[in-house]
Formats: sequence, C-alpha cells, structure tokens
Amino acid sequence: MSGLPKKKITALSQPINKGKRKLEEREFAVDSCDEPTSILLSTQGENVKSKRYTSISPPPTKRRDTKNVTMKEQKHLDYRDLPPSWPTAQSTSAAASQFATPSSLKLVYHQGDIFENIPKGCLLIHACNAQGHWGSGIAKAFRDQYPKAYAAHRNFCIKDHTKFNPVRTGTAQLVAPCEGESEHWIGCVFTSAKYGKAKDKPEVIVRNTVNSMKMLLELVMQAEGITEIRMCMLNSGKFGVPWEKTSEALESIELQAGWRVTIGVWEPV
Ligand SMILES: Nc1ncnc2c1ncn2[C@@H]1O[C@H](COP(=O)(O)OP(=O)(O)OC[C@H]2O[C@H](OP(=O)(O)O)[C@H](O)[C@@H]2O)[C@@H](O)[C@H]1O
Repeated sequence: MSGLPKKKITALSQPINKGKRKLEEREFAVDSCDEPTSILLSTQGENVKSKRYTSISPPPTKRRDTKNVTMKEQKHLDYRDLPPSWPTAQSTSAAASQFATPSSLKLVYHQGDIFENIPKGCLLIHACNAQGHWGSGIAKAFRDQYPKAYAAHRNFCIKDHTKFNPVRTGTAQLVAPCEGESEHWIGCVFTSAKYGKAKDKPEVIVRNTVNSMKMLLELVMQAEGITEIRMCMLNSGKFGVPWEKTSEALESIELQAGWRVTIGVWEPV
C-alpha cells in the first residue's frame, strides 16, 4: 500500500460511466507542488525551446524559467516540455507506417478500486476539464488523496492560464509526485473544456482524449521513475461518454518510439 493515509474512496459510488557551471537554489512554486520546493538550477547549456503551434498544440502562454533545470525532485510536465518537433514527429512516423505494421496502445483490464495497492512510481490518469476543479467523481477522490498534486493542477489551470487563455483541450499535464513517499504521478488529460451541461460533445471528448493521451505518453518519456500506468474508465461518468467509444479510440493510438505500450484500466466492481 502507498505511504498515503488510507481514505475511503467515495467516488466508486458514482455511476460507471513535464558557459560556466553554476548551481543555485531557488524557490520554485508554480512548477512544483503547492509548497515552494528547493530546486538546483544549472546555467550550463540553455534548453531553448522553439515551438511550432498547430491545431493540437496550445498557444504561447506565460513563460516560465526554462533554463536548464537539474532537479532534486521531478517537476511537473506539460505542453511546454514537448520536444520542438512535436507533433511533427508523429506525422513523419505515420507516413513511415505504410512500410511497417504499427503497434498500437494496449489496454489491460483490472477490476477494483484504482486507489488500492498502488505501487511506488505509479502514474494514475483521469480525465479533467480545463477549469482546474477536480470537484466531482473520481477527480474529487484524487483531490482528497493528493491535495498537493491538486494545487499544482489548479496552479496550471488558473495561474499559468487565464479565462481568456485557458488550457487547451487535447493536451495533458503530468503532475510529479507531491505527496510524501508515495511517489505517485498524476496524469490529467484535458478531454473537455468545461463540465456539466457545458461539457464538450462526446465525439469532441473522444478526439481530445486521443490527442491528450498522445501528449501524455510523450511527457511520460521525459519523466524518471514511472513504474506502471493506471487509468479509470475515462469520460464514462460525469462526461457521459460510453467507455467503448473512448477505449476504441485509445486502442487505435499508434505508438511512437519510446512510448509506453500498456495502460491498465481499473474498472470499479
Ligand atoms: N476509485 C475508483 N476506481 C476506479 N474507477 C473509478 C473510481 N471512482 C470512480 N471510478 C470510475 O471512473 C470513471 C470516470 O468517472 P467520472 O465521473 O469520475 O469522470 P469522467 O471522466 O466521466 O468525467 C470527468 C469530469 O469529472 C470531473 O469534473 P469536475 O472537475 O469535478 O468538474 C473531472 O474533473 C472532469 O471534469 C467512471 O467509470 C467511474 O465509475
């Protein structure tokens, strides 16, 4: 069991449905957990990010300090951490795929509570809107269990972004371990801009899920220490999208070099 305090997960009752060598310590709040964290910053070798924005990559937003960061702790990752070639690398590979049998994402089913017996270094994925609430359904259970991760998510949604420049759907945030020794990562796939009656249409949510998952798989490549990946049946509760539509779309994702192959799906009993 994780190092987290045991909590009753109420979400189950919901219906199925990141010159000169110089190291310095700085306070770094927004890109880490809610409490400022000491991070070692190296000025050696700028990590310059040239970006090309396309329909599935978001617009420029408030810049953060991207000078080479050598960290004591893992940092949260999002679209600002993608390689400059993103998502071109994918289409190149898609063109090459006519000469090779592409391998697609595999979903492996498990029955039970996604929060039970989580191994160290596990990544837990859930669907989010861009409002940064984690206010209901399984998102609320994440908020209860991982309050610091929630704070990082909220910072990303409402401090790094604004009402007029919201987080784009079809993107993902990979929240690094925040809660003690559990070392659990949280993957937020932004599958709908809003929630409730204002949620996106099912076909839009499914398309966003595919693009978000591709981005998340790319970000996972940059993270160190992720042991396994679990997710709930995305979109099948509050977002009201039949699981089969989401699962079919996810299983059609063509894997790129270095991406994880398998994601465990936790189906509540
Ligand atoms: N412990 C557990 N273990 C395993 N599976 C569990 C579970 N507990 C619940 N499930 C299942 O997990 C699936 C998803 O069901 P959910 O309704 O939660 O999520 P969804 O993806 O449809 O919708 C997302 C919006 O809900 C929130 O909204 P707010 O932020 O509050 O606005 C978000 O942020 C988004 O916006 C359903 O199959 C549940 O049975």
